[in-house]
Amino acid sequence: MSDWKPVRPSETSPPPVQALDRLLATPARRERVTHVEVVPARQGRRAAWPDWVPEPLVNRLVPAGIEAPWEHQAEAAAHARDGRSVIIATGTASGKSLAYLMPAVAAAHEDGSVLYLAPTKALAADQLRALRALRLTRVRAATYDGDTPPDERTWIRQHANYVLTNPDMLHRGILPGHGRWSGFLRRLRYVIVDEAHGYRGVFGSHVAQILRRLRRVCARYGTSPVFVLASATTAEPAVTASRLTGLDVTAVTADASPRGATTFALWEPPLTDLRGEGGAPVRRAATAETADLLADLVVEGVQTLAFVRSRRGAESVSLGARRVLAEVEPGLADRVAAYRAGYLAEDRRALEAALRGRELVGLATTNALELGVDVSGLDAVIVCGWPGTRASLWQQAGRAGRTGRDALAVLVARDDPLDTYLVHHPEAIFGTPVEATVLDPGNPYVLEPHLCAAAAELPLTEQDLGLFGPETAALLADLVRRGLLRRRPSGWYWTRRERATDLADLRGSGGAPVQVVEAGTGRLLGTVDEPSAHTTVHAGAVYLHQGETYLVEVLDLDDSVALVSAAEPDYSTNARDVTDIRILETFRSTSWGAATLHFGSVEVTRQVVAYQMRRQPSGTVLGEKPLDLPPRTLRTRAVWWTLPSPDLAEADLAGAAHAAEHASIGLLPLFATCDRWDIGGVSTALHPDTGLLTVFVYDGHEGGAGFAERGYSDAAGWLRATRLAIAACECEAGCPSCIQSPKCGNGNEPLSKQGALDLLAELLAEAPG
Ligand SMILES: Nc1ncnc2c1ncn2[C@@H]1O[C@H](COP(=O)(O)OP(=O)(O)OP(=O)(O)O)[C@@H](O)[C@H]1O
Repeated sequence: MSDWKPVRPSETSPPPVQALDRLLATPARRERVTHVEVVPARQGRRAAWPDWVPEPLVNRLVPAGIEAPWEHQAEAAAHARDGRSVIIATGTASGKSLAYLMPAVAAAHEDGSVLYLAPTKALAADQLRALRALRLTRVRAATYDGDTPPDERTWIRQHANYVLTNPDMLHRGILPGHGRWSGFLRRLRYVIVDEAHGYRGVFGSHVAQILRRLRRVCARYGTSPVFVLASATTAEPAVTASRLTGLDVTAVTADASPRGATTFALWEPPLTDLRGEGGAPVRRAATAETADLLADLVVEGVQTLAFVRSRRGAESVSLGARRVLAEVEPGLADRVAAYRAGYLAEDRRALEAALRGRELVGLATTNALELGVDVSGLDAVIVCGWPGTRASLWQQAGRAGRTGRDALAVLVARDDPLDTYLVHHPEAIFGTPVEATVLDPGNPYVLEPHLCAAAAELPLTEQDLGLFGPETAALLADLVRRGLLRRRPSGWYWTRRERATDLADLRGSGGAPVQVVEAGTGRLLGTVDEPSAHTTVHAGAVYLHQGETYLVEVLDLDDSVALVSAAEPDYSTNARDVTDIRILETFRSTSWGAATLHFGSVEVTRQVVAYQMRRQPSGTVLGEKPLDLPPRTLRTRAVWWTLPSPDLAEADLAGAAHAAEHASIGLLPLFATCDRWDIGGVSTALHPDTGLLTVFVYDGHEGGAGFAERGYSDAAGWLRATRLAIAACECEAGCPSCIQSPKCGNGNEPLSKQGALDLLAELLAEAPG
């Protein structure tokens, strides 16, 4: 949510769309554009102010340019007012805040209270600022989080009627101390869940359980608050909202806010003569391409923001653009800069101001500028590499032309199968969303600690079993057996001295993170989560930190420390591993002709056994060294498919399955909001448990995270997209844009591009439409 201020007309600068025409004047450039989509301007549709909205709110908003709500705002507000939980899933800057503000402020005026949840402290602080700017005397709003001083906490518990917090504080502070919040909870009318699409995977599953605990505690105080969720547009918002809250939730998705037209170009960098791993051709780096485009737009006077995924990438785009400008128009080089987290706050404020004042014409940034920073109304945005979700894409693209002017956006593909697919399938970007926010509240590893926390809040009874899901009874018995809970006639009790909430690791990913420490100075460079430590900071690994290179001297797993020292090797390292997968239980299966598809639980045992050194940038293998690391086992969920006797040469089978696995891992994030690093895969021409060629894709988190499940439920769409991504890539025998994987534990061997295409065609021959 931004401040409530009138829309400010933008200054005059050359129309960005003409700039695109000029960029494309050379034929070589034109070939790189795979698609141009003109997203048309839309007129806003207004509704009347509902008669129950308090007058002071209307009186503040109208002078600020908010004459009346948009239709979707009024519709969502009406559901909430009528007691129906609702998710509003409309575009960036469509005014989701006003939709929940209307019922929430009305509740505060009627002696009710409101709990607002944001995924970060920064967003809650931003909301508080906007809310306070409205100067509504009957709304007593405050943030309640780790930064709130103790004396303020008491005041907030006793007097605030609009509390802004985050799931972590709800989990650790508010719920365990609910007795002290009884006055607030007795009056609780609304729970607002902002940026609901951020609650996904394991973190989302934790939040789902925290919200169930909140509902249970509220019931104790006689309330059952209405949930109002705000989310970016995704597939199936109502389904996600129900999973998150455990309630029936209505979705409002028809966006009635106005917008300017955006011309959106999809761009694929060309293949070069360079050769990479296995002799595969290498595309020109997306950052190099972005730097050129940025420089060209700056020359045209088009104020442009380039979003780059890594800090190092942002620096290199800015440097690249400045280098080009120094040659063509030296005066302009200083008007391009980089922006990223890690810069001093004052430097960042100065850059933001220079951008607003148009002294800066080009800025390369990481997503540090994505949320909560008030920079908008630029002429053009270049998105260097798919930012992971449509929500992020539109958030970034929305920085251009936000003030109602037409805008230009360019998505530059990286060499990755998902990017390849997207620039060749614009409908996946501009059509109906296929990517859903997934979470799995039933994950026993997530549920167990919350059952303990719930029991500590109020003893659990038989009536609570339904609230926490079908696994609850079995898990409670197990918790009693392990001495964590005690069973009494009146229910299940937490009787231990420790805090039950310490058992849940909301944002973590397993064991203690490994600290990466510089050997000479003792300086802590960063941390690596325990599961990835084996692959990224084993002895001998090349470790990158903020653009600097280090070599790992030792990895001490007992003390969770990796000692590194600065070095400049001319090679990179890749861990090699041996992975076994065992099927534990099959939950669901379906047949597509002779092929079968399954979803179930598996045990993955992975051992990093060696690492390879490769010269950079050529990728030539310099050698391999063995490692002695213990195996790790992971119990999780997987989707897998089998084919009885594929019509392929025996020798090709393993390479075909392996290539199909890699590409399908690359494409799953299009359907389930995850990152390719959140999932893993195993493929084999003959698996002992199935006796057939089998390809597994599993959730890389203990107990599962919902990604594999989503793959299973949209398997035909997902695997078709996988095949199309491989087919769209013009390389001959496979490259990073299609079947090679940056995290392959077998050094990307064997791989067969044609084999994968044939195998997937056979798999999909009888798949549903
Ligand atoms: N009914 C309205 N009429 C005019 N302007 C409005 C209206 N509703 C909201 N706005 C303005 O639209 C802008 C975007 O609103 P807001 O930040 O609430 O959107 P959002 O959907 O929450 O954004 P995000 O997608 O970033 O979360 C703000 O500047 C706000 O003042």
